Amino acid sequence: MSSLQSLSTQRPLVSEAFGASRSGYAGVGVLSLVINLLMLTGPMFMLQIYDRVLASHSVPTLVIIASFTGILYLFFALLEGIRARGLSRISQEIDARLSRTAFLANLRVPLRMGNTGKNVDPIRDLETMRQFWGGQGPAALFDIPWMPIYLGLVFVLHFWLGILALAGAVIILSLVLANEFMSRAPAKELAAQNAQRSNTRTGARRNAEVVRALGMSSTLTNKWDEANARFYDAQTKAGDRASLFATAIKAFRFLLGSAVLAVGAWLAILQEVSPGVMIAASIITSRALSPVEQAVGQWRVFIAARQARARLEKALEGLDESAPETELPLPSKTLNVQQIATAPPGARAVTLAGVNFELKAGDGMGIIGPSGSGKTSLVRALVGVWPIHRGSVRLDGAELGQWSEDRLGTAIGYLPQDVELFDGTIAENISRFAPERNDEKILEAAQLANVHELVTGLTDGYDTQVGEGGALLSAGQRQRIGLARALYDSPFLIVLDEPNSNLDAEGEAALTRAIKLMRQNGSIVIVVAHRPSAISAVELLLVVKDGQQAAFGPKEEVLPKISAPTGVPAPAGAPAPGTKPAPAAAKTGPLSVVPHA
Ligand SMILES: Nc1ncnc2c1ncn2[C@@H]1O[C@H](COP(=O)(O)OP(=O)(O)OP(=O)(O)O)[C@@H](O)[C@H]1O
Repeated sequence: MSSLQSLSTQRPLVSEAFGASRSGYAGVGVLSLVINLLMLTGPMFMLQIYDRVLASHSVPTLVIIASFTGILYLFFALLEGIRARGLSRISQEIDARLSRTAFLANLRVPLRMGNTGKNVDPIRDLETMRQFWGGQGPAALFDIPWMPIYLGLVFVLHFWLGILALAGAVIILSLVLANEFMSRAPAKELAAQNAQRSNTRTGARRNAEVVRALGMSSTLTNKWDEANARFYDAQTKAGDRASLFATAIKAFRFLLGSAVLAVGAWLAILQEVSPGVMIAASIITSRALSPVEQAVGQWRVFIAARQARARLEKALEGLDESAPETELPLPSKTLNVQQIATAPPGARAVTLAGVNFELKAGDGMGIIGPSGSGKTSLVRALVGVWPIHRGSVRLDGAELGQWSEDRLGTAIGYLPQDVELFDGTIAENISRFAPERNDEKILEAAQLANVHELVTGLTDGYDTQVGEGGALLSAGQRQRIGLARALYDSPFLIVLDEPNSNLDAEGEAALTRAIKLMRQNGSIVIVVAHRPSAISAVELLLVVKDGQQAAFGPKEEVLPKISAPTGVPAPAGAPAPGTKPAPAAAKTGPLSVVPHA
């Protein structure tokens, strides 16, 4: 089973990831009960000192009680340590269970949401969740449920002390609810501003060269300042509100502790309770409410984590990529496109419709058309990265979704318009980072794309690091290595989007050779072209105009047709009998096939 298949079928959703740690949480819950009981050691010790030791003046009693208290504190420290370690392990487990899923969701966001997903970052959301689960918050949350034990104990000490502690608890919990209610919106705004700020930062960095050359540094720094100011503003609002409640709760807890002491003193004067009870009641009340105070201190992180979890769950919605149960053989015969309409991810309006053609093994087809007419939209739909809203794309009669992504990927060679290489070596990039390196296939693809000499000319040859995005190579080198990656392992459907835009004459000749060879090997090759040299190795032509298929057929039939009615002559080098090439017009004409210089 391939890695993506196993990921898809076993992909735990967020609640499942938490649910899998249920027994761990149950253990922490039991530990919390014992820890909270042990937290009564201090008040009980005080009670014994006042009521027993001071009353009896007995040193042996003091020694016994103190030793016993010491042992209890030792247990307390031990259990606290175990609980902290347990919580941290659980948080790591949840993170590990979700990290692959979050990464996959991160990869899918641009494909499913397009521009509407620019602020959606599942990995950042997972980190926000981890900040809470790995911090002090969960321990405080586990302590809150034991509050009734403390309050009950105060009731045991004296009814009126219990009533006072209970009233205090109700007021504090009301403050917590108010805090929760009033913190939600600022927390959401803070997350949105944080995402916006990070987009500003990464966008500027990605385009650092343009920024420098066009003198945009100050403008972008101002933009950053504005994004930063909005972020700090949101942070201040969220922080002010949280600290207002945290301070109020803290002050109220102290006040309540003193109030219990005062009522206890009054009851002691009335001789209804001993001084020990008075002090113990005050400490226990304060102790009962301390987890609430701690939790409120963590409330911002808690709300941020909760909202991050909701966002992560939303990003995962519909991400059901379980691989088809039946494994089809890899395609080897036909590509059939029936009346497809496609739109960018997340968009409603289609950018291309009415495309209809069929190719069989060994066919070569060029796609031409003016800028913005929909050529790239078509190839994205053909390789399965843009959604198909109507019609179908079928390989050997089966729609693309009938193969698992990994498997279909081995049958597809795709060279996008903007070639993106990955940080790694040239060999790794050509072989698509295949886990088992196959040098023979790497060399074969490199030779086909005519990059072998280029690569061996580099100091580290195939082991040369290309840098992030292939930044250490020239645009032409990147394009040729991208071509080798597309040809790697002789895929059945090879789709090249303007493969010669950065190639020199030698590179173009090699491209033509490669297209011919791949076709002879039984591949279908589709080339988006602005320059005729790229379509010299194909015999079919599809013309796209204004988001529609304008013509499809053998090159020699289509070219005269598109030239005659529109007045745009056929490009130089193209077999259009009786027509004369007109380079300048071709470049700006409605169906631009720019003549090769
Ligand atoms: N990611 C996108 N989101 C929204 N609209 C898009 C996106 N990509 C392309 N479009 C729109 O789709 C239409 C077709 O664009 P496409 O890139 O397919 O044209 P093209 O023929 O390949 O152009 P070129 O020759 O300049 O590469 C254009 O109007 C463009 O604005």
